[in-house]
Amino acid sequence: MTSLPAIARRVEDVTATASIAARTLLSLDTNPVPGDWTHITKIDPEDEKQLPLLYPLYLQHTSAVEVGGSRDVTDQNTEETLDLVADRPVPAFQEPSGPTQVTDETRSKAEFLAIPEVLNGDVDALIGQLGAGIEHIQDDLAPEMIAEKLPISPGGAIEDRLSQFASAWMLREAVFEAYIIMNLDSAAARESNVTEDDLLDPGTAKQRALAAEQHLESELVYLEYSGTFGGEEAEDILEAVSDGLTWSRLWYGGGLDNRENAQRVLDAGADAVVVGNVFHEIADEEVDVCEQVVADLDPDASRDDVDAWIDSNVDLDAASATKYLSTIVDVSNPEGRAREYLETTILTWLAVQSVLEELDTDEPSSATEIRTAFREADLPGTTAVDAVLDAEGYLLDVLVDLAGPRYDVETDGLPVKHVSLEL
Ligand SMILES: CC(C)=CCC/C(C)=C/CC/C(C)=C/CC/C(C)=C/COP(=O)(O)OP(=O)(O)O
Ligand SMILES: O=P(O)(O)OC[C@@H](O)CO
Repeated sequence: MTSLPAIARRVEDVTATASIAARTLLSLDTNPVPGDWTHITKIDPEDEKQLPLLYPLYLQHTSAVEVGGSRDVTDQNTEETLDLVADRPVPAFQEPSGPTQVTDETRSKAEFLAIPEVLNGDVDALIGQLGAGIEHIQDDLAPEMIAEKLPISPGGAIEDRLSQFASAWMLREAVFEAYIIMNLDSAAARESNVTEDDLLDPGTAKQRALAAEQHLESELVYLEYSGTFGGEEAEDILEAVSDGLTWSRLWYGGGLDNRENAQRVLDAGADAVVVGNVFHEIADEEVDVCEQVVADLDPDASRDDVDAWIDSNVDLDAASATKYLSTIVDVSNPEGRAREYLETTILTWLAVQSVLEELDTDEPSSATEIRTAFREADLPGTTAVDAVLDAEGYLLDVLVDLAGPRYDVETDGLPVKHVSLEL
């Protein structure tokens, strides 16, 4: 009689054969990472990296948001960032740089978990951190999940098996990101101990990418120049790697801040570009612009006044908003869009100052009063953000949370400390 383990083995064989045939013989695209994603915005949860006030306007043009970073990232700031950006207005996924950054909260908010495995770093960056991560899932996350789902604790061996099952399931659902890190002067290289000797030529990069696709089953191969543009060297690697890959997506990230370079890496074979720093720089610039505009213009300035002010005070061509939008090749007029979003931000910020003046006199005692005052002011940003999110009043929520502490009023607690402007 056929034993149960033999039947299980046969089922595994059939499933594996079907999966390999689907990917190779039939060329079916079974990769869970959408192939039509061409632009990823990488948002770092660390406190120093901020979001522009009207961030949904900018994010409407990107394909997805990746939440992660390599310094000062915690479970808490990751949860907060996901709270702000997940599905506003595009899906967001989490890329942890350490095991404890993954919690039940982050898992439920993120579209999926993307786990880095570095193909040219030390053992810890390829497999060590992953082992620690699996232990964290099995010992901490899975038991929490089981306790939440089951009315009584099964205890002992059954609970151990359920934990193993849950952790294996979470890993199956995760996406693996095989990194090739090529900028030695980056936090990513330092964290993964990538040294001069580990830098790869195109041929070796292709071989490692083949191993990532066919052995590690990495859904993503990620050429990382974090902070600097890789130029011709990156193009050569992308050409070689894309020539080898059939199923994994190929992403390029590092130093992108203009259309030409974004197009170059796409033409060299990248399926998507990842853009980080320049997005956060929009928020930094916005703080200076808004401070100056409040000093220069009346709160009831018209759109024409603001337009003229931008012409005299902002070099739009060099603005981070233009640079960010220009990395999205589908955005046809990045500078025009940047002007539109900056104008809306300024007009909103000026009107917010008037509301504050009113509120300072009225001394509101509840979040509802603050919200009513902002709603009655008919802020241009509210309408613009509502249109993008297809929902009502999100910017009002943000503003109430920004203004709450000024009046010692308790609010819903959106983590607005990640937003650039303060009230
Ligand atoms: C399974 C679970 C629960 C967790 C996974 C834990 C793992 C495997 C973490 C990977 C740690 C690792 C190898 C990190 C280094 C690679 C990395 C994340 C680079 C990208 O970091 P950026 O923040 O983009 O780089 P910069 O800071 O240089 O821009
Ligand atoms: O911050 P930049 O240089 O855009 O790089 C993006 C990303 O590759 C970092 O992991």
